[in-house]
Amino acid sequence: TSPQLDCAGRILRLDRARVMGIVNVTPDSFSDGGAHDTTEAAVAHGLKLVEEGADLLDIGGESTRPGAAPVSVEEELRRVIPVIEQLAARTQVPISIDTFKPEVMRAAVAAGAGMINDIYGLRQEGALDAAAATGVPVVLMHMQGEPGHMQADPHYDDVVAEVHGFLVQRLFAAEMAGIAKKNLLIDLGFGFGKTTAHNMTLLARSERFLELGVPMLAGLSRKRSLGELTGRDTPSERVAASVAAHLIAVQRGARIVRVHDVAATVDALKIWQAVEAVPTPRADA
Ligand SMILES: Cn1c(SCC(=O)Nc2ccccc2)nc2c(=O)[nH]c(N)nc21
Repeated sequence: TSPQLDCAGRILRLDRARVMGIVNVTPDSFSDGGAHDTTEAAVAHGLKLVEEGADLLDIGGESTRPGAAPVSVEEELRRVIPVIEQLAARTQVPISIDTFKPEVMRAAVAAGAGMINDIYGLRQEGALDAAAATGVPVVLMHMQGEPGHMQADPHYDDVVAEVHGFLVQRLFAAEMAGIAKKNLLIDLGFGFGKTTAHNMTLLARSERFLELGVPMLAGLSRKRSLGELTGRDTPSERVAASVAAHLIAVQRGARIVRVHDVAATVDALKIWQAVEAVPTPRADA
């Protein structure tokens, strides 16, 4: 049986790399920022990404940009629940909730989410129990420090060893809390307390993490490191770099890539899949 994730009844097959489309539900500073506009815009964007070929969506109500204002549980729920309800009703793909708050995890899954994506790796108070209670797959991501200051001066003696050790510990904690290993995924947390050099080292050595025995998710889309390497100061100018980075991540073991540019990424992975499909010549041939 090839690997798959049961996302509250929606099956995500991992026989090939899958594309997670990003849906940020943050009040649009251009429109009047009303709740209706925000929900409408987010739902429309999610539907567009599914049209472009997204295999699942990641719904986030709180930005992790350094300096971003914290969002209350109430506000985060107001933002994400209507979007999850509508997208779950109008598409067939699994819906992931990007949150580290236990209350949001529970409410999002009740509203139709089938995966939890936690940048804190379930380290917030109550998060392990909340995630275990939902029964859905969970992405455990590495982060050094906190979003507010993690990029000030990231330092590691050995970034691969330290990220690996962190993920081993979070996997253990999750299994001890009752989350089945088949419901666990890991993520190296590109850009979360890392310099560009750290990010490239982790990308280069991604295969080191496959021994953990769980699917790996990679998220490099439009990130600052790609801008530094290409001189593209605007995130929307980083599409080619993002596609390249995610193709490399998949070649080095990632099974899910978290992206803004779904259509471009889907096309790039089709080429990878075509090459992967070519049988290796028999040794005696
Ligand atoms: C919620 N979330 C984020 S938000 C940061 C972001 O996209 N920054 C960013 C986006 C665009 C431009 C510059 C920076 N990144 C990840 C990730 O790499 N993995 C997982 N699992 N979840 C994640």
